[in-house]
Amino acid sequence: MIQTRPFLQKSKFAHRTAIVRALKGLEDLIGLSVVDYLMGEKGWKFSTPEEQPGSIPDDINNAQYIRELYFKANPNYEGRFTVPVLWDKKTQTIVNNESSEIIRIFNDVFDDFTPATKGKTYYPEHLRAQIDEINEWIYDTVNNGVYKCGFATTQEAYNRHIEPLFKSLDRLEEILSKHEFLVGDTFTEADIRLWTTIVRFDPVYHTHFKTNKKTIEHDYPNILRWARQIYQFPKIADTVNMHHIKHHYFESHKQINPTGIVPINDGPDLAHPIIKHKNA
Ligand SMILES: N[C@@H](CCC(=O)N[C@@H](CS)C(=O)NCC(=O)O)C(=O)O
Repeated sequence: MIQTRPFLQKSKFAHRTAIVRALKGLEDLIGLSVVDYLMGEKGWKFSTPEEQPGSIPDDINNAQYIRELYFKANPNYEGRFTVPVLWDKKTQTIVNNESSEIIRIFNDVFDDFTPATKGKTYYPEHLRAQIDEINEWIYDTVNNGVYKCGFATTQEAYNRHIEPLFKSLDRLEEILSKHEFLVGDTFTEADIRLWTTIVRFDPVYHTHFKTNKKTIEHDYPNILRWARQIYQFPKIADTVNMHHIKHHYFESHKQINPTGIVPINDGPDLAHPIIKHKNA
């Protein structure tokens, strides 16, 4: 069980799992590979750090592409070749490729091997109903909402998805004006799941996915305070590589951005000192 290795990249879904891996202190138990930010015809590719700084190759299977792992796990595989992938070195197969499940595995399965973080949970029993409820509408309208706007191929589809996205951001702003975190004043997986989308919002989605009604930096002071607060937790900043994030989206989605030009804005300075919420 402990010989596992997730393959990650700078996708917001994979990023969630990197955060929980760090917060739960699993670095020595669970290895990490980071794919090349450029997703080409064959999908996610492994590169060496010399080829692309920030990349970590697959030194277990020596795979060149993520797809090879899917076929190694199942030669008849017919689905998408997505990240994250949680790979079991021992049984040589994919244990899981769903970020929301991987973060729960990391949250509690390895506790006996990590005394320093044993019992630390981002999905506490007494808050589960609230976490599940908030995850649901955030996933639909925000995490996935930005994609629905960005990949819309008709004006009608874009119009249909843009309003629920900003309605949810307004609702999140309201929640965070009253509380330190999304579920009261406890930092939970709901915050982690949303945070990786918010970090990408101004530098990527606002331009690339045309979600430009408002920005986090100028229109959502409480979301910005919350985003900075989490960024400033120990180990979190190291999970963010804004160069990879921006170059991934703007260079990989040629149907949206045929020139591959990467715009200049890196989003708000998340390291900027914050005034904590009054309940903190
Ligand atoms: N349900 C998956 C979704 C993962 C997912 O869609 N990953 C994207 C990156 S943002 C991907 O790898 N896409 C590659 C493809 O669809 O070919 C999760 O949350 O883990």
